[in-house]
Amino acid sequence: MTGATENQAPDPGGKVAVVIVAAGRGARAGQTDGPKQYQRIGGRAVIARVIDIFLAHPLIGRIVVAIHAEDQELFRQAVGTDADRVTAIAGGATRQDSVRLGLQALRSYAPDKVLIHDAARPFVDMDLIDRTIAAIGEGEGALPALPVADTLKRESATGMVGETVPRSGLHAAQTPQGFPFLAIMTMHEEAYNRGKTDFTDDASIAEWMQMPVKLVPGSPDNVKLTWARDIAMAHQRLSSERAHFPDIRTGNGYDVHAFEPGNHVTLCGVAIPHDRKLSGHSDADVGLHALTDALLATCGAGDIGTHFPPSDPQWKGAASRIFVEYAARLVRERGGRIANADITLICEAPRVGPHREAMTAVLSQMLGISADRISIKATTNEKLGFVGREEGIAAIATASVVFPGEVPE
Ligand SMILES: Nc1ccn([C@@H]2O[C@H](COP(=O)(O)OP(=O)(O)OP(=O)(O)O)[C@@H](O)[C@H]2O)c(=O)n1
Ligand SMILES: C[C@](O)(CO)[C@H](O)COP(=O)(O)O
Repeated sequence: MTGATENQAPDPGGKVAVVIVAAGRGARAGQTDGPKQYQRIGGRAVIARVIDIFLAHPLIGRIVVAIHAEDQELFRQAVGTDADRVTAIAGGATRQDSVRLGLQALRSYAPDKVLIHDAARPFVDMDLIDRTIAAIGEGEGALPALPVADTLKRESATGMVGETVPRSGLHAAQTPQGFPFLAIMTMHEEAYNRGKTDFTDDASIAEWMQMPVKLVPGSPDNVKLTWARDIAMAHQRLSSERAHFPDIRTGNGYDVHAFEPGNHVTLCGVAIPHDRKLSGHSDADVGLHALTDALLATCGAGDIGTHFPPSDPQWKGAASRIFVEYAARLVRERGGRIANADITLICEAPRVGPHREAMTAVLSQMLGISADRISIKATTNEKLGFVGREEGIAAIATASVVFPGEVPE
């Protein structure tokens, strides 16, 4: 997760940030070994799943997670500390206050739009995030919701059925709820200053301040884990989709770039002085391009050109770490953990050995794995062929990724 940049994908609607509220105690779920957001479902902590889904979304930049002061160690264990786009802050005594503090923490980042999401909703998906972001308007919020399907009864003072509430037009609100950032932050501050502390979601604050909120279709899968039974069902759901079968996948990648006049080459993220440079649309880092393909191959996600077409002017001169970090995020979003990466650079010159340590450090940061899981090798081509004639540099990469255990069909 380390080293991800905001310069990662087209951003037509301005900067989008996320507040994930995770400071609740989960009293209703009644878990004895930590609140529900730290329970493991399908082999991973609920909160880690949620964060990775947002990290993998191409429009999202900074993510603030409001956690309980007592949960720092649980958070570190569940999520790790290596995502430089993810900041954990101390939440408040109510959901409303956790949101307010999360928004405050985003003030200096100054996003245009913000999504506010419950850590307890681990089945949020990319389409739902897309729909919500797209529906945020100028001075207008967006609320994913589903029409209520059950007949609704109001309880009487004696615990009997008091009345039937017409369900027509009623919707059950979900998260992520989306808003123009400054507007929702100001409304939360206003609620706080006026001592209004009983809002159970952010759309109700917008409603109170008379900001229009657009309804967008929610997702029936996007349930909030509230009771112990919800956690058990979420686990069962993920486990039944996966058998307990080790699913280790290997991908390979190959790339070549030709030399052209210049004074340095960039290899595996390190600029090396040389009497020529590599020609390419991006920074022509042949090692990172091969690695991007290898990572994408582990989850059948096409190749580098599928995601970053050379015809797209925005990638001109781009640092290739963007491509690797993007591919690593895709892998993580699909539940994968990168086990190792191995790159062989094939060139007569420059010499790679003196830069191996720096390259390993850069890759370790990019992939969020330790240096001993990274191998960078170099070989000459014994003066044979185009590499031997020093017309260019080739690279081969292999990556292994452990997925949670899908049964191959
Ligand atoms: N002081 C609080 C209370 C709640 N939340 C978060 O708000 C979301 C929705 O709240 P809810 O499902 O009610 O969670 P809990 O408050 O943890 O549950 P309970 O009411 O059963 O204790 C959760 O992700 C929860 O962690 C929060 O950040 N800060
Ligand atoms: C925000 C929310 O998820 C919308 O349905 C919900 O209100 C939060 O749960 P809580 O039990 O009200 O805290």
